[in-house]
Amino acid sequence: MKKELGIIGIGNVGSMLLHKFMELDLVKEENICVANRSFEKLDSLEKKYKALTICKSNEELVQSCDKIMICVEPLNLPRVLKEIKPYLNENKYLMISTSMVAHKDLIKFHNGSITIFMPTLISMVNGGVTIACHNENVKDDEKKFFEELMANFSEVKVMGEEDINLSQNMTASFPGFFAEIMLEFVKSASKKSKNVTDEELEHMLLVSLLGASRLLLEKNMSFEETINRVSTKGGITYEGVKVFEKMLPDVFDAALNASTGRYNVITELASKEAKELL
Ligand SMILES: NC(=O)C1=CN([C@@H]2O[C@H](COP(=O)(O)OP(=O)(O)OC[C@H]3O[C@@H](n4cnc5c(N)ncnc54)[C@H](OP(=O)(O)O)[C@@H]3O)[C@@H](O)[C@H]2O)C=CC1
Repeated sequence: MKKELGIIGIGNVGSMLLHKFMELDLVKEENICVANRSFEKLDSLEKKYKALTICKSNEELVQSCDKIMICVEPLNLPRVLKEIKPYLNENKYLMISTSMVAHKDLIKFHNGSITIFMPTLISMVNGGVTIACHNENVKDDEKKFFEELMANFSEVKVMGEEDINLSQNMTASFPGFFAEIMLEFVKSASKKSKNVTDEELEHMLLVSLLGASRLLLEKNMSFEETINRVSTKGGITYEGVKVFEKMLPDVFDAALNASTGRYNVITELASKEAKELL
């Protein structure tokens, strides 16, 4: 009997999605099948979720279900698509967890329903934004399935493919950027600290950050308004803010240029790989 959903690639993203579906009881264990390149990860899943269907190959998975999430690295994606291509037809709905393989290349393998999405590991704790881009073949019930499913643990933002490269810096890449920025903040503070440990500095930052996000979202306060409220002219915060204002634009421009540039390089490489495989 056919299963409701299949997941190819049980890495960070695939396992996060699988665990969310199980934890929130969104898809029944017996209705999911999974496949992964190496079998070690599948062995541990098999022990944890007894009713899960473990497929020996991607081809087997695609024959077992019509809704398929593919969560492999962009440069491995063309090979996976080539493997499953013979089993794809108009009933198959592919949800691909990377936008770094262009839609023009994806349709060389599957000329049917495709949703490109960029999840975020923030969703492990029920939050963050999932970016999604549906192609013109995605039917209303498929859109509903995907968006309602992901909305259980993230905010779903639908946009055009051309906007994903930049936007994913604010969502999928954000935990990494944020961690690096906070790490540097703690390192600077640590140099000046007398008795407060790095762990205590980090904890205070994280609690403040959580509260600051809630304050801005719940009170609908803009960044500018918050700066004005916290940094009175001549005060201590004001002096710090002036330094950030002067130095951060170059840092953020450079980081975004580096990230979006690398995205374009990976997209090109994946496109070349797709051409070679066909
Ligand atoms: N990590 C993140 O925060 C985000 C990631 N993404 C995107 O999601 C995708 C997955 O990322 P992530 O989970 O971090 O990557 P991982 O490297 O953690 O996981 C990739 C998984 O895909 C499996 N895989 C690779 N090739 C194949 C294949 N031919 N057949 C079956 N399985 C295969 C790997 O198996 P094996 O065990 O053998 O290595 C691995 O388990 C990427 O395209 C990434 O760009 C998007 C948004 C956020």
